[in-house]
Amino acid sequence: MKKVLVTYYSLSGNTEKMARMIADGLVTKDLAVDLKKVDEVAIDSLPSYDGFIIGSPNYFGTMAWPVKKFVDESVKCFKKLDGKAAAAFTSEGMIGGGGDTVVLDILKAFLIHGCIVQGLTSAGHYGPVAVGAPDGRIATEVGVLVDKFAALVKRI
Ligand SMILES: Cc1cc2nc3c(=O)[nH]c(=O)nc-3n(C[C@H](O)[C@H](O)[C@H](O)COP(=O)(O)O)c2cc1C
Repeated sequence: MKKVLVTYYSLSGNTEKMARMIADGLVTKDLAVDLKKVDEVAIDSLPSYDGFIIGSPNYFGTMAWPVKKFVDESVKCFKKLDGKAAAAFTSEGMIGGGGDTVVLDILKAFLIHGCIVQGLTSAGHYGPVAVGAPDGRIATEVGVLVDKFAALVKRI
């Protein structure tokens, strides 16, 4: 069974709710799913996963520092994550608050790791961007992400 890590930082719980929705969806796709806060992830374990979905609140248009710390520490696994799948999501305070750049900043790092990223045609194109707590729109977007990500992970 393919194995996926869903990892996130969340101060007030919005990003955490999104992470749980994503993890719950992936479990229904016959994937082994680990759901962990970024500071709970053993960096050495990263090569054991087939894919990563990373979430952060929007902090000034980029990822919050605990997520950046996780990303920077992942350099220990550089060249060991090549060809794995990656996706990202965020929660922000207001529409147009810069959420796309949060997602893209996370994705850039995993592209540099050699990961495969699939854009979404029928949801937020780079990944789900919630405004505050996830609502019905985000539930739909998470459904799209889960479908696409599970299919991608199973193809690689
Ligand atoms: C330091 C800081 C910076 C923030 N910067 C932005 C921002 O640039 N744009 C925005 O829309 N929201 C911003 N927010 C709001 C958070 O992204 C938003 O409340 C989010 O839902 C929090 O996620 P969490 O509940 O997972 O912690 C900021 C919040 C903090 C604490």
